[in-house]
Amino acid sequence: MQGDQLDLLGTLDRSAAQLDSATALLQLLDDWQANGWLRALDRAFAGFLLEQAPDTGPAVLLAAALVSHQLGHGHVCLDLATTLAEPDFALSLPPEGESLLDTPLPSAVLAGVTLDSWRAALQASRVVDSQQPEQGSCPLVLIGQRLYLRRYWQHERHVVSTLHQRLQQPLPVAADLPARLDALFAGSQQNPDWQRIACALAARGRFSIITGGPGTGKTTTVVRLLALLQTPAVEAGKPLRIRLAAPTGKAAARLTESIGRQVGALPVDEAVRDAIPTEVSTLHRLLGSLPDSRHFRHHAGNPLALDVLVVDEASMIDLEMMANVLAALPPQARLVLLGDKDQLASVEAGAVLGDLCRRADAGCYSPATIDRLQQVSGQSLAGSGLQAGDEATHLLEQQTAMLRHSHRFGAASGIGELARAVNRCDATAARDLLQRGGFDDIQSRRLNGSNDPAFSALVLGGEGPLPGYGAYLSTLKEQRPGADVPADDPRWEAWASAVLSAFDRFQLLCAVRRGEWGVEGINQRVADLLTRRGLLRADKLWYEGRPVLVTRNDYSLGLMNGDIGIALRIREPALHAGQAETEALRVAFPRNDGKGGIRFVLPSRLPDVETVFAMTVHKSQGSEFEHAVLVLPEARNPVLTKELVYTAITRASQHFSLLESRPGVLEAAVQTPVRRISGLDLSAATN
Ligand SMILES: Nc1ncnc2c1ncn2[C@@H]1O[C@H](COP(=O)(O)OP(=O)(O)OP(=O)(O)O)[C@@H](O)[C@H]1O
Repeated sequence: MQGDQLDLLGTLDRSAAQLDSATALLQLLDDWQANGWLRALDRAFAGFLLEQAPDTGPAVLLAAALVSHQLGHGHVCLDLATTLAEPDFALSLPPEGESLLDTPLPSAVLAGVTLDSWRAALQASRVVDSQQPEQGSCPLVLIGQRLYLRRYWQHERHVVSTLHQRLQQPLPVAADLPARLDALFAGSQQNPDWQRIACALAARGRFSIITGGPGTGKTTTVVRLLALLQTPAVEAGKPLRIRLAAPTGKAAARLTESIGRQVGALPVDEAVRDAIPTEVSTLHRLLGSLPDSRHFRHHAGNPLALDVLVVDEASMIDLEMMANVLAALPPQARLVLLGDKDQLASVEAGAVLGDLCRRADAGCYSPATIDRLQQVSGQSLAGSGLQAGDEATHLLEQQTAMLRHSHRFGAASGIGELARAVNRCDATAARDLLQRGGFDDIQSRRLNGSNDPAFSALVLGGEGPLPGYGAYLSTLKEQRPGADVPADDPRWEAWASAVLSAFDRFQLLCAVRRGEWGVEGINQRVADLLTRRGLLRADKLWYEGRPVLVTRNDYSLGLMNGDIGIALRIREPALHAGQAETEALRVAFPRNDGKGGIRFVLPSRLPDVETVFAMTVHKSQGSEFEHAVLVLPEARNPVLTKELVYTAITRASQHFSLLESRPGVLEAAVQTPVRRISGLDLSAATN
């Protein structure tokens, strides 16, 4: 260890023996890893740094392991001050109720460390760049009190600087924009009509955000925006090249369907309608993923050939993907992000949409923006309750529109009211809505142990109009083509499509994977229940009716992480002429092509799938179910946040049920907003 580092460590409290030497610290990291509190990757990173620079001190190694661990929690960096304020949040400690082993916690290890002493140790280290990091190549970068892995700091910097450039160069708008807006919003009764304001705002931006809760009309708005942009381009004989994308296959399929409907209803010339695409691809496909690589075919040196890119479900975009999209976008092209800022972020590091929409509720429009919006949209923003802003500090906000009126979940909708209460962190109001019983689209049940009959009843369905898993199993049984239907008959695909649609009507959503009320426990219990009822024979790994979730992109099969398939026994064509056709178990997946096509895959070709009677709320993003059921675990857990509960509620299109095994867990979750740690703040960049 170098002398200067020894001096600096002298300022750290000597009582934390783990900070005495690198060896003691690595031993502590080993113990944390053995307890499951730290990932092997995080421990390995600290070991790697020590190999590269043997004089690296323990305070730096500890910070390195924690910054790596933060990535696994979706944070792009480690905020030193926040970590010192609540050190135990920096590890994956077991949920409340489970006993902690006899290993020192970060709170004990960091007890004598101050922000200044920790920063000084990092600044003095050979593996940390803290001065002019753009000219360095160290694996860690320290910016103020935020410590990054270099790659994530580069992504964040790239996103901030590219967005900044785009925001500073608005595009000219046609003089007849107000008239075109009048024509598109002729039937609007709203005042102000936030959709119209969003169109006026996005029409001039190289980068714009349209955010809003479920059913606020994000798709409706963007389709009108595309008509607004495409009409003059078609009239000039130079149609814009428009592409639509979403982070997952499921979200892309859902948008393909709703865009198709909305484009068909646009009050514009057929030539304009024809020039608005309805097919939505995944971001991975749009950028051209390269197998076994983090890189894409399209990048700054080979940009995408397009003029307008719309990305829906943008809350699922992580920082690295955002950096990749921006790199591949030609400078003149427009980028429009659509999404619900209040949803859970991606499991990958970075909550891009949430970070960019920090001030979306407040508005923060400058007087010039308000003037322009009022003139162009013909709408008054007086009395709309927005906070005033200025272009120097709130550059991004001038291109951010928030839709504030739900056309699907109004005041008469329990789902809408409940989602709004949860979003405000108002646990009392949320409980009241669930208990009062005034809405027939929401309900909650207390479960008495894992064999509670209320759980079985809900899972089987048929309680009143609510679908459960009985629905897809009866479709499977009753609509199966007859034994004489040949393998190439379209009735097999139609049947598989009907089974998949029926399965999509109901979904159990869990907050956690482990435990009695986690994904794994529930999957097993539901399979047992359906088997006992004679609806399934889940006696082997693969059985007819097994629903599976793809957990990893497989480009050779054309399957994406998040796709859902169901194992079905279908007719197989004979291998040789003259032989009889056989029956075989195949997994049916929707082709997500908007036309209901199905692909059948051999089960043995699917190593990365799991049973999906229950899925985590994270995995359910981008999907919608007629009846969504959130099952809360019996113990409090750091993953239980208001964003998680809000995301689960807003997956339900017609009915939401809450299952609780212990009082207070819902309230604690609703009162815990996600803490986002990142430096993705454009107002800071402009200062
Ligand atoms: N201005 C409007 N007037 C009347 N109905 C509308 C309006 N805007 C949207 N809707 C209707 O509200 C529903 C939801 O609209 P849309 O799908 O555009 O919302 P979204 O925000 O994209 O929804 P999601 O939550 O599914 O992402 C649709 O049925 C749509 O036709």
